[in-house]
Amino acid sequence: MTASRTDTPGIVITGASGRMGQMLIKTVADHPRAHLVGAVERAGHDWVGQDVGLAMGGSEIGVTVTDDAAAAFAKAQAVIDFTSPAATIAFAGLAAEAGVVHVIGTTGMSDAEIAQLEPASRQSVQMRAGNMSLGVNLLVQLTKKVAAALDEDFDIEVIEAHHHHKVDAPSGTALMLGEAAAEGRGVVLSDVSDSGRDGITGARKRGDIGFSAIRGGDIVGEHDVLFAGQGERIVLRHLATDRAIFARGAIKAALWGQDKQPGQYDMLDVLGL
Ligand SMILES: NC(=O)C1=CN([C@@H]2O[C@H](COP(=O)(O)OP(=O)(O)OC[C@H]3O[C@@H](n4cnc5c(N)ncnc54)[C@H](OP(=O)(O)O)[C@@H]3O)[C@@H](O)[C@H]2O)C=CC1
Ligand SMILES: O=C(O)C1=N[C@H](C(=O)O)C[C@H](O)C1
Repeated sequence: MTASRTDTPGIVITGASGRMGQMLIKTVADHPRAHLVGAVERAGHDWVGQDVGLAMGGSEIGVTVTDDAAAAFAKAQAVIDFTSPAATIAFAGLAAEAGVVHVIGTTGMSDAEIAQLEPASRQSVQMRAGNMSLGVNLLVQLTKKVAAALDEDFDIEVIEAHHHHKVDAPSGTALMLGEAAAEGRGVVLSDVSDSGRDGITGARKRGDIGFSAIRGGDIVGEHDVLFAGQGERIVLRHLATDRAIFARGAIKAALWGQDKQPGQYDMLDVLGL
């Protein structure tokens, strides 16, 4: 049962102590059109039972961190979830039971894991994107256009850089850009994807879409789509310098989803791109 609606949608943040969890809590708490109704962490986490504002080292917010996701979701209109594949699959089921919008930012999900999200989307609005920023989603559309305009004389490479804590590669954004390039070119990404080159790899195969990942320091997220031809190169680039761009996009998606029918959506739907 969805909780009764107030003037603004109530939002629960999962993975509250994470890099994105904390950014989302701050951004929801300051948002004029949403309010924070829950913060979820896993059982045994030392934040459970504490006020989330105090746990973050700031002032009291009036929301206690809980490990009871189902109870938290029952009081909300939307859940914003930037956690891990296993957690996101579990939260999708709970979001469907509660009938709340599930905004999924988690990356690194295998095809089999993504398939496990579908049953829940028959009962709830599910919005999933590897990158929630306006800039990246615009870059996705530009990539599709440029790839459609050029032939295989131009080699396509997606190059991404992230902080040293990141656990998945290629990044969710890199995969979105690769999918867009493949779509523009009229091919299936899994047929032409080339990542993790090492050793005697042989010459580059014409038509492949390559991926390279850099990990270091505190890089928030950088993505280049390189179209390398003979005598010229085109580079489409997005640089993220502040995680707030992802949080703002996620809240926009949570608000957008309030009057939508159950189903699976992405950020291009939210932004109308
Ligand atoms: N789509 C987008 O725009 C963006 C997506 N991301 C993605 O969001 C995800 C999180 O990134 P980030 O915040 O940097 O990562 P962090 O590791 O900082 O945070 C992840 C949080 O999720 C919690 N979590 C993980 N597994 C579980 C579980 N099984 N049950 C409950 N809680 C769990 C972690 O808790 P614990 O510490 O106890 O493990 C932690 O609090 C990544 O997949 C990242 O790629 C990031 C930025 C933008
Ligand atoms: O893990 C991160 O930090 C980020 N993950 C997303 C991705 O995998 O593309 C989005 C952003 O680049 C930051």
